Amino acid sequence: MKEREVYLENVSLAEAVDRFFVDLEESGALRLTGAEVVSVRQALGRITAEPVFARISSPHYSAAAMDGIAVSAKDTFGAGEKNPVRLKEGVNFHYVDTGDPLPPGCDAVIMIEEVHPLGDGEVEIVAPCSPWDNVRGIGEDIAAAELVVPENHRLRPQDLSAILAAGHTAVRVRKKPRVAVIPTGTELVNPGEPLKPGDIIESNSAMISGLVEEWGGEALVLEKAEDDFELIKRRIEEGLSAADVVVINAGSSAGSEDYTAKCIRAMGELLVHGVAIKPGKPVVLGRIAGKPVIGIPGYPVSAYLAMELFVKPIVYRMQGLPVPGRHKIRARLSRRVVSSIGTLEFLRVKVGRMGSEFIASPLSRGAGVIMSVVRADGIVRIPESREGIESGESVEVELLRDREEIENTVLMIGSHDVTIDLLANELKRLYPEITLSSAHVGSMGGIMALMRGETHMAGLHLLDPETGEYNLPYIRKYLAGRKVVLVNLAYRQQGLMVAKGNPKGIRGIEDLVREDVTFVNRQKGAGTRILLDLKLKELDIDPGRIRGYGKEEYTHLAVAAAVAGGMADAGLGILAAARAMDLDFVPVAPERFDIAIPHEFYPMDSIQKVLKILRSEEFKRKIESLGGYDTSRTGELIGGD
Ligand SMILES: Nc1nc2c(c(=O)[nH]1)N[C@H]1C(S)=C(S)[C@@H](COP(=O)(O)OP(=O)(O)OC[C@H]3O[C@@H](n4cnc5c(N)ncnc54)[C@H](O)[C@@H]3O)O[C@H]1N2
Ligand code: MOO
Repeated sequence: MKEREVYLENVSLAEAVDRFFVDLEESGALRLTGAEVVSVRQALGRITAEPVFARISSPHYSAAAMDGIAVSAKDTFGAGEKNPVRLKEGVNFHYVDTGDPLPPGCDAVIMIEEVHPLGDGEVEIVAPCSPWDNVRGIGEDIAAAELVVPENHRLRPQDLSAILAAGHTAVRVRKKPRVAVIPTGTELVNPGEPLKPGDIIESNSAMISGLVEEWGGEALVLEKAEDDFELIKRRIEEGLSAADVVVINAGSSAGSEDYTAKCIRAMGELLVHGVAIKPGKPVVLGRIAGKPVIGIPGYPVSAYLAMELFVKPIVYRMQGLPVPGRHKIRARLSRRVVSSIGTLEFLRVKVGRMGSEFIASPLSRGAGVIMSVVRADGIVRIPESREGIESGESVEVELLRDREEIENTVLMIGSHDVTIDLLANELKRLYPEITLSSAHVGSMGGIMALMRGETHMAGLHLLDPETGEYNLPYIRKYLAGRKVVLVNLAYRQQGLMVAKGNPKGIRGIEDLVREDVTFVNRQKGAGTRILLDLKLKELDIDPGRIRGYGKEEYTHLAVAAAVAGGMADAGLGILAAARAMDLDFVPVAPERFDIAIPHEFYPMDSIQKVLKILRSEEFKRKIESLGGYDTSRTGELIGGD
């Protein structure tokens, strides 16, 4: 085959699939795996490599179907209430139990309830029976030579029972397609090893092999390879000799140490390098020694999608199976998403049932954010012909979770706090059928989500600088006319996060104006920023006097990291963030964190369960044990309009 010049192109998904699979098909690289014989008991989930025909019938003898007496039906003819018929044991009847073989000369069974014992081995019956009454004839269940299950059938528990009953102890199944997985990257360290900056935990191969196994294949993770051309080539050789398919992870793009494509080109056919999809663009598709070899990008979301698009069909085809599709539902997209023309984007979304319709809310779009796949309920494809999708537009969602699970999910979009994670965990522990799914978009983001009807609840800590009141003024302003219930989650301590040992002796907000103190701020609109500004006003401090007031970070943790890294001496945030970065904490003020619930969702069973947990002493104790929280009003209705 001719050498192709395909270094980092940008072909459409359809063309890439076509080029890759036509080549694999034509070159015989997609052939079925061979067969192996396994014991029936070990065959659950395996795919039959040949049809299973019954060796024997089941039952293989005529069997009593009831406890009672076996008779010859003709001896009972004429029996009636007025004309009872007497039968003698051993002569014209025999006692039998369910499953017993019929004694010679018998062709029917009369249930014991219908038999009147007379003593002396004699019984009386008052109704006749017909031949084969209450008898399971030979082959009633399975007839010898009958097809029990066809070829290419995934064996289920009931199939195993039938195959055993049909006289088999072993079954010929397809060998699992073997997929060798090669993690590459000099920066990779094995899970559990100590980390220094620049080290990346080798986590992708667990996902890649898990997917292969879910699809019925067998994964073989090879020793990771540093970014070294010869070494990666050697690993590919190892993979080819041990497996049917080779997956190389990372090193797929155009970096100076990205060798995947070069290795494939040097060793075999490089068919595609670069597909117009996002994430997953730099995927490398090739064939070496008659086997598919796929380079999947290093970013975990890209790796997940590239596996789904290019490796899943191979694993299924090698087992002789069609590639299963995902269940789809229609949903309304909660907010506008801009995407680039010419690229097919796979948008991860959370889906919630809001009254009579499903709402899909976009999650993080970063290719490095594996949590976007962990949290996702589904995927929306934004076609290459579109510049994006408008807010409120109807979209098709390919589901990653069961629809029932989605229906039982409570959505909570808004500000994040570790007590929400605690609540989510408590809900799952006590009511496993319910899921609390939270997205962290800040308090104002929560208000917006409530306005757009895309969440059942929102976590809020918005201080109104005019009135000094929390949350209610914002609800009145932005959700005017809507009935909203506000429930307290907890009060949390906000304070100044300072270096361990508080080397600058910072005692409070007043010290922020000191010349030797540099501050790091939160972004405008953040609850914490509003709190700081209010405190400054109360103390009559001009923000312009604080060094670093203009330096903004977006999360508590980012502020803590700035202090830990020595970029600033102090930043306002919560105790949990200070602890996470091993900082000292100077308390400034407690802050009320509430949950807002639109009135129409309040009666929902799942929401009532959330409230029950909030009001339980056990949950309050768990919050208290985090430190920095006050639960004296947890679960209390704050009021609402
Ligand atoms: N100049 C260009 N740069 C990049 C391009 C491009 O087209 N031109 N594409 C970007 C895109 S899109 C992606 S996706 C990534 C793909 O990168 P690689 O496949 O080359 O992978 P690396 O750069 O080696 O790694 C990316 C990232 O993933 C981490 N990684 C790698 N292996 C693992 C593993 N086994 N477990 C966990 N994490 C892993 C790696 O450390 C990096 O952080 O390239 C862009 N750049
Ligand atoms: O293709 Mo990359 O996966 O977009 O980030």
